[in-house]
Amino acid sequence: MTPAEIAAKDRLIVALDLPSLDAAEAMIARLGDSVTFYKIGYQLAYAGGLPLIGKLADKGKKVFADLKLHDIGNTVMRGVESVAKLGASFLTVHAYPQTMKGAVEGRGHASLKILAVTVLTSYNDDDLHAAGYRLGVSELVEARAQQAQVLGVDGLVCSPEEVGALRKLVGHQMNLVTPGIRPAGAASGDQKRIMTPGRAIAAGADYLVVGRPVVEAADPKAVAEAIQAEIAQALGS
Ligand SMILES: O=C(O)c1cc(=O)[nH]c(=O)n1[C@@H]1O[C@H](COP(=O)(O)O)[C@@H](O)[C@H]1O
Repeated sequence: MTPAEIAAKDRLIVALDLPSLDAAEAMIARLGDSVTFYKIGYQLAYAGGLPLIGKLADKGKKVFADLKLHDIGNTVMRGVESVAKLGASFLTVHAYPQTMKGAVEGRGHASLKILAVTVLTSYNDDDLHAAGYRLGVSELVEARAQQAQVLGVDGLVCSPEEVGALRKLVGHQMNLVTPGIRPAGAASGDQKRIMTPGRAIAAGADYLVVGRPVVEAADPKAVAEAIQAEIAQALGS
């Protein structure tokens, strides 16, 4: 399926940033048929959440294993070989050349797609400089995107602010996955590079990752469905 063929509903990835398997399963039950794609990140993975990947896949849901791997190349390669057996559709690694090379080797011919995290959406130029980088956000995102493409990475995690430039740079072969999504009026929290769902899709994002605005809502299903409606409207579908 090319990115252009992905249905509006399937472009929303809900981040199950929750403290336990019980809490995650309760959230999945509340979201019901509305949500088709879930992300499992640090909080849930380290609280025993990894088996949920296979369980969700068995129920026909897609899963994004957001493990943000980063280590020496061989360790990343072996780690990805293990993750490739869990049933996830996406796995994140940090966008460092050795890490991305190891991840692509570890993925081999598995259906798992490797996503390189370019620059975290909670960072701005000042944060990058404080971390010792010379480049600003847009320059570093673009440099890492080009390296990722050359190394055979399947997709990029970036903020919606960079999607337009990245699409021109990498074309339509790579999936562009954007966190930093905030429905109008929602609190930004620690995110610094944000956009509404409709604007992110209009900019060219393939998938939107949304955590707190959904999982902390009084009615998570209503919020998820409103985001999907906004996505559909932006797609003109
Ligand atoms: O890799 C990610 O998913 C990710 C990358 C990034 O640059 N920024 C970012 O926020 N994320 C994840 O996306 C989710 C965003 O959550 P909310 O800010 O609550 O919507 C969290 O689970 C983050 O770990």
